[in-house]
Amino acid sequence: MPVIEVDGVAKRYRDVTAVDDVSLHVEQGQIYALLGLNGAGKTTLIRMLLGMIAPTAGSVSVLGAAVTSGDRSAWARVGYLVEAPVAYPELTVRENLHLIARLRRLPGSAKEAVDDVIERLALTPYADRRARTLSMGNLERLALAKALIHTPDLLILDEPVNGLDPAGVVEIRTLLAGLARQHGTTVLLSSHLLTEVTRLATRIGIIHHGRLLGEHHADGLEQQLERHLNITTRDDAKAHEVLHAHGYHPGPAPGGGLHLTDEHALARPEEVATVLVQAGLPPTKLLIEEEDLETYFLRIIGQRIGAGDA
Ligand SMILES: Nc1ncnc2c1ncn2[C@@H]1O[C@H](COP(=O)(O)OP(=O)(O)OP(=O)(O)O)[C@@H](O)[C@H]1O
Repeated sequence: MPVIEVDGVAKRYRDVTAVDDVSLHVEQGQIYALLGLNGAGKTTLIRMLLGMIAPTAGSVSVLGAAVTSGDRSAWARVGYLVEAPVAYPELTVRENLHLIARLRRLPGSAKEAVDDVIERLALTPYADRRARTLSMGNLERLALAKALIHTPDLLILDEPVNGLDPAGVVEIRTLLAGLARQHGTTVLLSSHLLTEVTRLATRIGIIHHGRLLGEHHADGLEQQLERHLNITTRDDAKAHEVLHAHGYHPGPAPGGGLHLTDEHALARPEEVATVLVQAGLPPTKLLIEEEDLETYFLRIIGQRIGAGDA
């Protein structure tokens, strides 16, 4: 049974459709990332998962229980962080965590749970510091510690690496991967940082203008990247004619020169070179290039905009 099941969910405000007919499933132990630009609808979707707002259409279930606004039945097994990290400023890190442990009515020793989460989140040097003196990164860690103190089966995080320095990002990445691997914890997170998400997540859902445009296994994403043959000659206009006459479909390359995406050109670039040499236009550059992830993301989004889907 999926840990999260979202079926045909929409959220409409007066003149804005924040989430538009989204269906997705998240399986146990997955780290699923909702990837989208600002305003894509990630927070709205997450708030519906947590029962904080009710969908206009569709249904959501979490850990096998239907989420209806106000229903907190699956709550004890979910940890979440969806707001900017907040803590009682005059309490220490440890006191803040004890408070949460008491509110959560943790079985067993609260002290043990607090000590354990302090260690896991590398908060030991700050345990007795008042929250108001913490850096943004450590405040974020404290917020994560609060979300994790009851070792939830499902962790939901809205933009978890915002505000962290690169070392903090690596720490969070290691922590989440460890939780998923060692404890089978399922993680759903949102982010607008594509490169970060490909390192962190096992599955990625691309969301744009409230719609889920596609889902990818993080390690399969590379295969979606477009490859092209980039060629420069002394006379690109003439080279264009020659290649066209030989059945290729050259286009202008963004940085100058010609751009070929024909499969046979990519499979046999030496044949393209031969054609050009025989026409008296030896290539001064001939290179197979792969688009980077950011370009891919923008291309996918751009196609939808081009198709009148914006
Ligand atoms: N309560 C609301 N009333 C009206 N419009 C809203 C409301 N909440 C969100 N929206 C709109 O819905 C769209 C999606 O917003 P949402 O916050 O879910 O996006 P997001 O992907 O989380 O972006 P961000 O990272 O900037 O928070 C935006 O156009 C936003 O302005």
